[in-house]
Amino acid sequence: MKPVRVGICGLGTVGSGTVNVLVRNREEIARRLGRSVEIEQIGARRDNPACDTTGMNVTRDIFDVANNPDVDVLVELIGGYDTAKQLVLTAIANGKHVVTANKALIAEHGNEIFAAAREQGVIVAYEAGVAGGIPAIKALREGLSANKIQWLAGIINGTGNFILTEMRDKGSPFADVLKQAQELGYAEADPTFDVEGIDAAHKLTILASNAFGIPLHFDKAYTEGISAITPRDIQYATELGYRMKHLGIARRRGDGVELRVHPTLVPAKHLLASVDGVMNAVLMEGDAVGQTLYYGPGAGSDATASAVIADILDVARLLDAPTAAVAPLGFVESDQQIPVLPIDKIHCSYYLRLHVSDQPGVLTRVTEILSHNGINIDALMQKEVREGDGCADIVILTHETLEAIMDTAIIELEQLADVTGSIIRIRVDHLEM
Ligand SMILES: NC(=O)c1ccc[n+]([C@@H]2O[C@H](COP(=O)([O-])OP(=O)(O)OC[C@H]3O[C@@H](n4cnc5c(N)ncnc54)[C@H](O)[C@@H]3O)[C@@H](O)[C@H]2O)c1
Ligand SMILES: N[C@@H](CCO)C(=O)O
Ligand code: NA
Repeated sequence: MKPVRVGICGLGTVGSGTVNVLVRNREEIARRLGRSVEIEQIGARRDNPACDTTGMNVTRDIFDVANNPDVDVLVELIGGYDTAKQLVLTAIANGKHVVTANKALIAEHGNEIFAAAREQGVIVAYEAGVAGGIPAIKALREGLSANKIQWLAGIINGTGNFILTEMRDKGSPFADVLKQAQELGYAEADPTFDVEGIDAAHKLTILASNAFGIPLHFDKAYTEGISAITPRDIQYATELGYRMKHLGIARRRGDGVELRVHPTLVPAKHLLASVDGVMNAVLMEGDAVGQTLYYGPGAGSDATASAVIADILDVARLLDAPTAAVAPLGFVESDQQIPVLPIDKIHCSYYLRLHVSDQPGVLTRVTEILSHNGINIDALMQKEVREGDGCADIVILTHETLEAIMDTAIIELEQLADVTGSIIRIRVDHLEM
């Protein structure tokens, strides 16, 4: 059979890994596919010492690749929005299939890109964009396709998980660990995407679209990052038997779906609690299978290349197939009617930390507010005065309640004369196994 001819755009961390793995595993890949995968052209601003492109056709203009009639599959690894979107749409218009690792592009412009792909009968595949090397999209699309997915929860940003792990284990300052993650090639070009939860929200948007058959609703996802997490809360959480994790959670409710990314306390004994460093994990519950868990490297050069190339192989298997066979891989048939619930409509348990003046009766005044809002307390811990300000920390774990009710209770608590500053609120999820 004729080789499959790919054009790779972008030769950074993922692009160089893709070239390296394609070259290194050339024979293995050909054996699995029954035909070889050839790098027809590379579009790169500059050479990258991390990969050897000697003898390869390298252009400085990535649009040469999108317009190259000898390229069957364009692999977009430049990142970003505008140029990447133009590149992908040009490739689609030219009848090329597209493989991308760009979750920002898919989460925010995917509805439009998939519509263009559908029109042309080509595939847009994006496994590398979600949870790096883990075949998470493949699991939803293929392995779990018999199920109604009830919910999924995942650690889906490698940089953020790496930072939380290093802060907890080594007490390293936030900024130092972030710098390390950047040097290791884990972080986004703009690392605020990692630490403010935007990258995780991109990935959650894509997972939820695949899981529930809904359009990509990035603008409706609730997004909170890890930049405000303090070593003190990590410590208190540990004392209470929990681990601080940055989770993306998508859950079906009777009235819509929850779509939210935020720091979350998970029981220390839960499998997700021991997912550390750059590792990612996605837990999915289907009505037939129950829970399944997918674990692996969420970022990095070769690990991400592994998913990029798996997509190339999936596309290659369908290269000569009729359009009807191509469609399910590239686009999600979506139900426009299922609303994404606003954050104040979610139900969950909470960790609250209050800095209070160490006065008699303060605990009663605090618990009274929770009680008249109908919020049950699960655990309560008072910590000694720390800062010489005559104050103490009260840490409370609550039972499940509606977020809107918790919002009201927090406002009332902050109005108490005993309470200093803002109350720290962290959501808790027991991820019932
Ligand atoms: N790094 C990871 O571990 C990882 C994992 C999963 C997904 N991703 C995604 O993969 C994509 C690439 O990420 P990366 O980490 O390899 O980034 P990177 O910055 O290392 O590489 C991007 C490369 O594209 C090149 N580029 C940008 N615009 C270009 C243009 N107009 N013409 C030619 N070259 C251009 C840059 O010079 C750079 O070499 C992003 O969408 C990112 O979100 C990265
Ligand atoms: N910056 C991303 C890359 C993988 O998508 C992360 O750290 O998870
Ligand atoms: Na993946």
